[in-house]
Amino acid sequence: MHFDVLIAIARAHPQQPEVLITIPKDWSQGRTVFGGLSAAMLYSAAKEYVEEDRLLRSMNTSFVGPLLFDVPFQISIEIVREGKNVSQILARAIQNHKNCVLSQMCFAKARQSKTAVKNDEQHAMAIPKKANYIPNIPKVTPKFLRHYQLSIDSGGLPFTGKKSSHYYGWMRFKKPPQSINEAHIISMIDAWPLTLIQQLRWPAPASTINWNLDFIYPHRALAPTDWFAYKVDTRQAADGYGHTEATIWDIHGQVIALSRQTTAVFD
Ligand SMILES: CCCCCCCCCCCCCCCC(=O)SCCNC(=O)CCNC(=O)[C@H](O)C(C)(C)COP(=O)(O)OP(=O)(O)OC[C@H]1O[C@@H](n2cnc3c(N)ncnc32)[C@H](O)[C@@H]1OP(=O)(O)O
Repeated sequence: MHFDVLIAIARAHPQQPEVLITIPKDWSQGRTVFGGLSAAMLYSAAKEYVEEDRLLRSMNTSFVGPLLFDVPFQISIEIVREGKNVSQILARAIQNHKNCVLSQMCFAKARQSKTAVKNDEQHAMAIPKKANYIPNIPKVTPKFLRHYQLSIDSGGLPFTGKKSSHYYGWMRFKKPPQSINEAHIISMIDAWPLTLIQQLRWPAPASTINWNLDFIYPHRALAPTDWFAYKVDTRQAADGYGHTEATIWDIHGQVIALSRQTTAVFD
């Protein structure tokens, strides 16, 4: 099932707030639905409750517990506060009466301001000519990954016992979507392997637990076939938990998003 079909279901939330949604196995990551998809669906449902010119500035997502594939769940939306410029929305994915994914989102409209700070952060990666993809190994490579193309420029393949703990590279959808919006970018960012699993020598479960994602505006129009550059570094890891920071650029080299994750490995 294409990403856009699932996003369309989420976007119909105001018309059918009670609707039960079932995600098929081809979107699984281990025992759960791929977190990038569940977060993107929560965003897509929430966006329908705010005015068009209120853009997603910040999203704080907690993957509280496994959201199971092939099992129906519901999206719940709470408008926590709506001011003249800023709307705060809490979205939840609820399955079998349990909270599985929570996302607190800040949508806000552009205003006149005398303040400005440019982000001129650059990367030095060339757009992939011959992409270096993660191999598809049955029972090891998560099924959802077949929907994306991740080309690794630097950083070790998962489970290859490396000392490094970063990934630098490019990402895009394998089958280009109709158009690209924040939902697509949310999902692509979470599609990268967790930075720590390249240090393992053997497959082990790993999960994103908490995720803070900021979008930066204004940015240029994005095309469905565009590559997006991604650089993530691990700031610290110990005791089975890692803390990462990432930057995301459009194809023109403009920063469009900043991402921080708390992750867990169960090795
Ligand atoms: C050479 C080439 C190779 C190629 C190879 C490519 C690899 C390419 C990787 C791409 C990777 C993308 C990365 C996407 C990132 C997300 O999309 S992750 C999905 C979104 N996140 C989630 O669903 C997390 C949801 N949250 C939770 O499940 C819980 O909060 C936590 C994090 C597990 C909490 O920990 P806890 O309190 O210990 O939880 P509890 O329920 O007691 O469960 C612990 C058990 O869960 C297991 N577990 C944890 N995570 C998982 C999991 N994802 N699946 C199955 N079991 C899990 C643990 O191992 C532990 O097992 P046991 O010790 O019981 O046997």
